[in-house]
Amino acid sequence: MAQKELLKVNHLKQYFPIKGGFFGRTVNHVKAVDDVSFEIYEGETLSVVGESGCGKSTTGRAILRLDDPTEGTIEFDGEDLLSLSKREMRNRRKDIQVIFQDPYASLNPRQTVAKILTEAMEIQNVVPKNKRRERAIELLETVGLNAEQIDRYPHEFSGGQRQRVGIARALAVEPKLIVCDEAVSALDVSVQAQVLNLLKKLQREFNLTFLFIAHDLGVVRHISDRVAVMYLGKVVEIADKKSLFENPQHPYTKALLSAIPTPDPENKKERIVLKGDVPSPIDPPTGCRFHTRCPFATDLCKQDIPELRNLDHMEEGHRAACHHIEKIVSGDMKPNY
Ligand SMILES: Nc1ncnc2c1ncn2[C@@H]1O[C@H](COP(=O)(O)OP(=O)(O)OP(=O)(O)O)[C@@H](O)[C@H]1O
Repeated sequence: MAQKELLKVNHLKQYFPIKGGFFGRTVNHVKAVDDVSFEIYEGETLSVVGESGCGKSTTGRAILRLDDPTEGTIEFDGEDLLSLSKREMRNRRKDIQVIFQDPYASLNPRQTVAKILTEAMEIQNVVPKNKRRERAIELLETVGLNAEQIDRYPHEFSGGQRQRVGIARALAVEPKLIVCDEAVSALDVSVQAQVLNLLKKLQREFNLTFLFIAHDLGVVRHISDRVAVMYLGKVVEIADKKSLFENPQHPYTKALLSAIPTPDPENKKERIVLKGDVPSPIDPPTGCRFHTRCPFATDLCKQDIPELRNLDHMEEGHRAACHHIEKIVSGDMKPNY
């Protein structure tokens, strides 16, 4: 059966104006997201990974309509989100929830968990008033906490438990899509694994769809169905998890993968250390944006974005590949790192 497309992001651009000069005019733009397209199917997890500042959170914020994008369209369940009024979007927010990196900052410290959860239900009017506390207890149990913790405040929980409260709050309104913005990045590795397992369990139970934003490919390995790799405002490669981890096409993806530590000393990977810093998104490099740091770049890359190549076994558009990799694999070119 064909999968249903729940979210479709098309040619999304988010340019933030930089004001300057005597009259506070716009003198330039931060091209935080620069022509990004992808889709997410119902029940799947698409991860978006890339270094700090590459535009992951800006993409997530645009989907949540926390910012209005400069250009592009965002279709959710067949509806153009960007054409909705603020009021219509408030109603739609029931279907699209978010879990942030720092639950402590996103949970009101003066509210008990009961208040946090029942308030979410009240805003979206999802559960009858007299049933909300009971539902809040159910939700706590669903996320691995217990009923006795319902009247506690956020500071009385550990980091991992607080993130579970954040997850319960997102679930309270019965969403279809959850944007997880660095949702486990601040947690210890063992707690990270528990929260990731919980998210997977909840996905199966409630047929949830996740857009999972993270800076580290290692973290997304277990949770993703597909992975989009972003660099300087662009998606450089998008592929199903297996192909991306086993057969990365873009040099940037290769570099990110080489940075994941392997526990097996016999099976050490060659670490690709990228030279230089990420260029400024105000004035990104011409051609392929990665060429200033790419171990495989040639003069051509200063003019040209590497052609997109569709692999036989993938649907059209699902895989963007740097054509240089093909040449390197075939021995026609040598990397210069
Ligand atoms: N409101 C804003 N005004 C101006 N520039 C912004 C704004 N929000 C983000 N940016 C810039 O846009 C770029 C992308 O930021 P974004 O937060 O999306 O990156 P990110 O990949 O999520 O990184 P991080 O994980 O560090 O948040 C950065 O250069 C950032 O400084």
